[in-house]
Amino acid sequence: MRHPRIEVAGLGKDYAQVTALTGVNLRAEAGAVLAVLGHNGAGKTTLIDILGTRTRPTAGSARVCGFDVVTDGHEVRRHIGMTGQFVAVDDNLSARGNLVLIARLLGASTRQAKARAVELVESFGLAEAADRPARTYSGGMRRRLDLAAGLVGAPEVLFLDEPTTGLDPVSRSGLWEIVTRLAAAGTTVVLTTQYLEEADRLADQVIVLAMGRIVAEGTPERLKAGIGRRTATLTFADPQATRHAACALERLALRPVPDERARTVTAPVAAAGEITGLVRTLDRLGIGIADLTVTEPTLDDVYLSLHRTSWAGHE
Ligand SMILES: Nc1ncnc2c1ncn2[C@@H]1O[C@H](COP(=O)(O)OP(=O)(O)OP(=O)(O)O)[C@@H](O)[C@H]1O
Repeated sequence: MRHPRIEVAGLGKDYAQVTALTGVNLRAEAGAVLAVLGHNGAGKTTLIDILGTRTRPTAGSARVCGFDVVTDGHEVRRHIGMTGQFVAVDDNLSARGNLVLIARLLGASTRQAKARAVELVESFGLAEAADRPARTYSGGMRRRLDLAAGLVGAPEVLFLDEPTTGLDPVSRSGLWEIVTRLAAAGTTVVLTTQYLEEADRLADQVIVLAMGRIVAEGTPERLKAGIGRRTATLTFADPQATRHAACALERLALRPVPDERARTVTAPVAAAGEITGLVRTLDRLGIGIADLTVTEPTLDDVYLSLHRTSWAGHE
């Protein structure tokens, strides 16, 4: 029988003073990318730690690849990869040295270990730096090595705790590409993040945690549709153009907010078509746009919209 890669029911974790998780249910299949979103202290790491058998739940159950995280911890660990603490990368060894060592510890022969290291350094873009000590690597290279180290055993489930925090945009998008590739090859990826954009880019399933509870879940599209809108900010040459533009956008039923001193008008927009329509209208009226930026909703917008929904329910 095929099991879901992750199956969690009524999961909870109480510490002496704090309830870190309560009543968490979730399920993820092969090749799925599950993003666990939440601000600091929401319970993301606790969830990953329970699934990775680093800490035990105090309520409910969790199975990974069909194995119970409490009673079959050893089996769970054979099927998963974790970045960060779980796989310790030795700074004095090179990427190749680290990867060979880990493969040997996992039971590979010297020849198999060397071959796996070559495969990983190449697919993670570390080939050129493969033979110098990891302590000389940049943050992005180091993160890629962490990730490669977590993948030596070709795990079925990979856990990534805030994989892109502190990375520059180029390293971040490199890492996103790797995650997409892994999922396409059938690895289930569970990642925690504070960035809605990251969940949107990578995940087909998202849960939002707040104070240890799941407060929203679904596809990124569904989550964003719940929040609704992105924000367009238009900048104009002078206050008069700003005023005219605000009037024109009002006629498009866009609820614009003008700031004549800053010469900007901001307006919530939904689909890309709405932005095109807005630009065309202003162009037709001869109102030149000096600059246009569109901001995506953030995790804060999700929380705000959830609060609004729950307040509406209490009114
Ligand atoms: N070992 C522990 N002992 C006591 N409380 C803990 C322990 N580990 C976590 N907590 C508490 O549990 C709650 C959830 O913490 P957790 O680290 O899971 O959150 P997080 O969403 O991962 O936050 P961050 O983004 O800051 O890593 C927090 O209130 C935290 O203080």
